[in-house]
Amino acid sequence: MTKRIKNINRTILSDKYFTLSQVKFNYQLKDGNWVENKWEVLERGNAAAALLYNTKKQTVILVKQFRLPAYMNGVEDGFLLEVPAGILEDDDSSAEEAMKREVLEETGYEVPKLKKVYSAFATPGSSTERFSCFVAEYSDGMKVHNGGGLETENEDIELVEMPFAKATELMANGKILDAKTIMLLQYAQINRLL
Ligand SMILES: Nc1nc2c(ncn2[C@@H]2O[C@H](COP(=O)(O)OP(=O)(O)O[C@H]3O[C@H](CO)[C@@H](O)[C@H](O)[C@@H]3O)[C@@H](O)[C@H]2O)c(=O)[nH]1
Ligand SMILES: [Mg+2]
Repeated sequence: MTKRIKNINRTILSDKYFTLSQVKFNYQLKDGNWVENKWEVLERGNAAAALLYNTKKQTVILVKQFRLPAYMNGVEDGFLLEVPAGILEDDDSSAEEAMKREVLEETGYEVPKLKKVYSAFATPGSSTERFSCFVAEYSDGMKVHNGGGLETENEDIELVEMPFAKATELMANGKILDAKTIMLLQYAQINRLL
């Protein structure tokens, strides 16, 4: 495969919680000519998300939390209903293990197995973030603590267990605004998980 990019030169613009870089590079247009280009990229790391569902109770587990970027872009109180999700640490060797840990932190459920259903770029024009989506059956017996996230990181997460029918209704009414949550609820609908 011949690559259409060369001479990559990366400068860090900000490196606090996330890294924002500016990358200068040469890019080959489809007509074969090379042009100089530059692009700002948010180097966000990778993430994972999981839909927990219970076929017997016909329920799913979502989490509700304040999302500042959503507040800044039109969500009146800034709270979003989402599937449990988290950013992977650099040393996470497996997204599944990391997601199990995140599910436990946020929901208090210790799920033995997660099934991977998608891997996707969240916003490929601006961020490097690639996320893995999982689904998992949960049962009441898997609950080992109250969840709610890590206090040490000021996470303030409310657990919301609801009928799947209610979650899909909220999605249809535009009340669920997180893309990976919509992807996973639709996955559950298409594949008749519930
Ligand atoms: N965003 C952000 N998070 C910060 C910052 N400083 C500390 N944090 C901490 O970073 C942790 C992020 O929590 P995770 O559960 O690992 O990630 P998440 O915020 O749930 O992210 C997932 O959902 C997002 C919203 O859909 C996604 O944007 C993200 O990629 C991921 O899938 C929290 O403990 C938060 O307090 C900051 O400046 N910015
Ligand atoms: Mg999270």
